[in-house]
This record gives sequence, C-alpha cells and structure tokens, in this order.
Amino acid sequence: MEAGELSTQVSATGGRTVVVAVDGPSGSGKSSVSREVARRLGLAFLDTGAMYRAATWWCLETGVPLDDTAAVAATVRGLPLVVGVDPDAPTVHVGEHDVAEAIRETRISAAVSAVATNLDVRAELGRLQREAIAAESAPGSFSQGRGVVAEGRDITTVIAPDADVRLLLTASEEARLARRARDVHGSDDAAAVEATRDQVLRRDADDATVSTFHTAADGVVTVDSSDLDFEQTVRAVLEVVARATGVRA
Ligand SMILES: Nc1ncnc2c1ncn2[C@@H]1O[C@H](COP(=O)(O)OP(=O)(O)O)[C@@H](O)[C@H]1O
Ligand SMILES: Nc1ccn([C@H]2C[C@H](O)[C@@H](COP(=O)(O)OP(=O)(O)O)O2)c(=O)n1
Repeated sequence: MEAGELSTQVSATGGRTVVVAVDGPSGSGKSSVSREVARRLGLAFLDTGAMYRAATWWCLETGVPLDDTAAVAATVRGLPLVVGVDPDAPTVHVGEHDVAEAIRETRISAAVSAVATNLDVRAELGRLQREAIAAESAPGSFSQGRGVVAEGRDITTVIAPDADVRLLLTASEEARLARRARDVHGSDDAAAVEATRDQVLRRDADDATVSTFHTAADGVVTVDSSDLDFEQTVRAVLEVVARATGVRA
C-alpha cells in the first residue's frame, strides 16, 4: 500500500481513533508484530526503540562521552530527528542522514542502554513520542486520525498509559535469544546464541533499571509468544485489540 492510499480506504477503525501501546523485552517480537498489526489495521507505527537508537547514533557521531549524562542530554535535546510512521516503510533520519540501517549495527545495540537510561534523554524522547502519538489522532496525519501502534519499553506505563489497548508481549529467554541470533548471525546454533547474549540479556537488565517491561502493569494484557509463530502472534494481538475496542482487521 502506498503512503497516501490509506485515506481512500474504508477505515478498519470505523472513524474512531485507536491507540495501541505495546511493551516487552528484546526479541519478544514487539517491532515486527506491532508493525504488521498497524499495517492490517491501517494505523501508524511508532518504533520508539528506533528513536533511542538514533539518539545513540548521534551521540557517537558527535563524540560526546556517554557517561557524561549532562552533555548527552544536551546533545539529544539538539537531535534533528525525523521518524516516518508508515508501517510499510518506517524511516529514521537524523538531519540529512538516513540512519535506518546504521542504528541496527551491533555498536549501537551495545551502547544504546547507556543513552536510554539517561533520565533527561527519556524526558526529551518521551515528549517527542507523546507528540507523535497525539498527532496520529488528528486529520492530516499519516493515519488520517485513525491512530497508532506504538511500541517500546514504557509505552503502556509512562508514555501512553491511557491507550485504548495496552499489551505486554513476552517470550521465554530461550526463544528471544534464538530469534535475535537468527536475525544477527543467521543461525541459532550454540555459538550464535552465545554471541547474542550481551545484546539481549545484559541490555534488558540495564534497560529494566528505568522501565518495567518484564511484568504487566494493572490493565495491561500479556501475550506470551514463546510457543507461537509470527502469524499466530499477530492474530493474538489483533484479538486483544478487537476485544478491547471492537475494531477488527
Ligand atoms: N512469534 C514469533 N515467532 C518467531 N519469530 C518471531 C516471532 N515474533 C517475532 N519474530 C522474529 O523474531 C525477531 C525479533 O523480533 P523483533 O520484532 O525485532 O523483536 P523486538 O522488537 O521485541 O526486539 C524478528 O526476526 C522477528 O521476525
Ligand atoms: N520506549 C523505549 C524503547 C526503547 N528503549 C531502549 C531499550 C533498548 O535497549 C533500546 C533499543 O530498543 P529496541 O526496541 O530497538 O530494542 P530491540 O533490539 O528491538 O530489543 O532502546 C527504551 O528504553 N524505551
């Protein structure tokens, strides 16, 4: 579907605005599942992890020491970030740089928690995320006011606690490590899983010092994807959306 085509389609949401908040640990399937759910419902897709990754890319680019929290916060306040919310083609630009691929590199995955645990950075990116979510409630936005699926670590609890649908996507440690190993190394043999451990478990442990994403807050529905394939997980999430809002894909 082309970006402009959404406005000419019959809306899955029947004229109402739907905000879906999804949190979960690394490798639980948040990004891929949320993106597909947004696509099927004709909603925008906001990958807040990509914003923390872009902030990290910018900090490494400018050479600011990541342990200098005040300097990092000042650098991120000047971040020229533009995020595209089309689920068919999400984009991330920092100034004139298209950083969509660069922010997935291991050097960014290894450094991102140092930036994401900076509370002043969280305040600044949180402000941008709330603005992006609010924008999708209005005509003239990408979704023409239909709404957004926003995913991250603190969306159900801090950024959009009043979302129509609040969902925690979990999966066993084993499943998450195997998925990430396949993503990064093209294999889930023992060596690949071992090489992925820092990216998944150490990062989750660091990130969990500032957000709660291993257990569901009150009113948040848990979907455990350990024994579900991708399509089954998408359907499980769509079912939660349908039960909460009456909106079906
Ligand atoms: N239910 C699932 N079963 C198998 N693989 C999945 C499932 N959900 C997601 N994946 C795959 O696992 C990998 C990690 O998913 P991703 O969406 O990047 O997770 P997260 O955003 O939570 O870190 C991707 O390659 C994705 O296609
Ligand atoms: N709302 C959010 C989203 C991401 N983060 C942090 C936590 C992660 O280490 C980084 C990158 O997030 P991302 O969702 O891309 O991470 P994954 O590799 O998909 O697990 O940003 C956060 O602190 N709060």
